[in-house]
Amino acid sequence: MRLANKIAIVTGASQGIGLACASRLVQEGARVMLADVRETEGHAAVEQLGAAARFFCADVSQKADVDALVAATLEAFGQLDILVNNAGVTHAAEFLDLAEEDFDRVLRINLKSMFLCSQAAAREMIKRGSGCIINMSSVNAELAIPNQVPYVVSKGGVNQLTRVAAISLASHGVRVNAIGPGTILTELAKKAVLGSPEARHTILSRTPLGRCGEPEEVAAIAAFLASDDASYLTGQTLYADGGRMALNYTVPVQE
Ligand SMILES: NC(=O)C1=CN([C@@H]2O[C@H](COP(=O)(O)OP(=O)(O)OC[C@H]3O[C@@H](n4cnc5c(N)ncnc54)[C@H](OP(=O)(O)O)[C@@H]3O)[C@@H](O)[C@H]2O)C=CC1
Ligand SMILES: C[C@H](O)[C@@H]1OC(=O)[C@H](O)[C@@H]1O
Repeated sequence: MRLANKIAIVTGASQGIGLACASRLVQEGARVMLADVRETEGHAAVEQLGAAARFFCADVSQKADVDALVAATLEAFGQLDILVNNAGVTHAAEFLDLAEEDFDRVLRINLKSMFLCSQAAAREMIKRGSGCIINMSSVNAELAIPNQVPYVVSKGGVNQLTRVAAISLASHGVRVNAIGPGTILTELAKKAVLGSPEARHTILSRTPLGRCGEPEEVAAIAAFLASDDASYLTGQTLYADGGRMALNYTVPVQE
């Protein structure tokens, strides 16, 4: 119970990695406010997690929603110790075909939301002299995919946002780190890549552990980063990728 008496916000928490993170934080003793644009799924998630969880329907790319989310969390739980910036989307289009509005939407949701949530949360955390922010980045912060232009750009920005927030907030006792997952078995990955046998083969050929990851494996790292076991870690991106970032050749694929 490394997180007993801690209060967390997890964004994009109605499914996938976010729901796994919320579940693991609850298992470790935290009480959690789940935020998502999906209201039905959000309430279902809270049903699943029990009394330690609440749901607030919010588009975290909008400052008004973010401010209301933090206010609702303080009203419900009285404090804020942990923020997991997890909400994210992708949009597939070739570079020359990508529309400005699609570029803007992905950057707004994947990057600007993390700035807005981090700023609002940090203002509460510094009142207590401590806190922890965890940003969900990706191997694609460093590995570019031709038809995922705004996604790749946004994740590169997440790594730098993590660093600049870490050095800005360190004197207030707030740590900021990121997790860079490889391909994880969720709806986003199924839509973006796992529906294509060729893409799946390519991914596995570049993954030494030979498999995609599970949301719970990412959540375990989030719980570590949120805990005092990570007390001397800030400004870092930890790649939970089956070895993908360590690799510079392909590996045989076990079909
Ligand atoms: N799955 C993977 O392979 C990897 C995922 N990641 C990152 O992990 C994070 C979670 O991904 P994953 O669990 O796969 O994705 P999912 O699509 O399964 O879950 C993301 C959730 O966030 C919601 N959401 C989208 N936009 C907003 C918003 N503006 N405000 C609040 N909630 C929103 C989504 O709703 P809706 O479905 O309506 O959009 C969805 O419910 C993302 O940041 C992603 O980039 C990183 C590396 C690998
Ligand atoms: C959109 C990607 O294909 C998906 O999300 C990631 O960050 C991983 O690279 C997954 O494959």
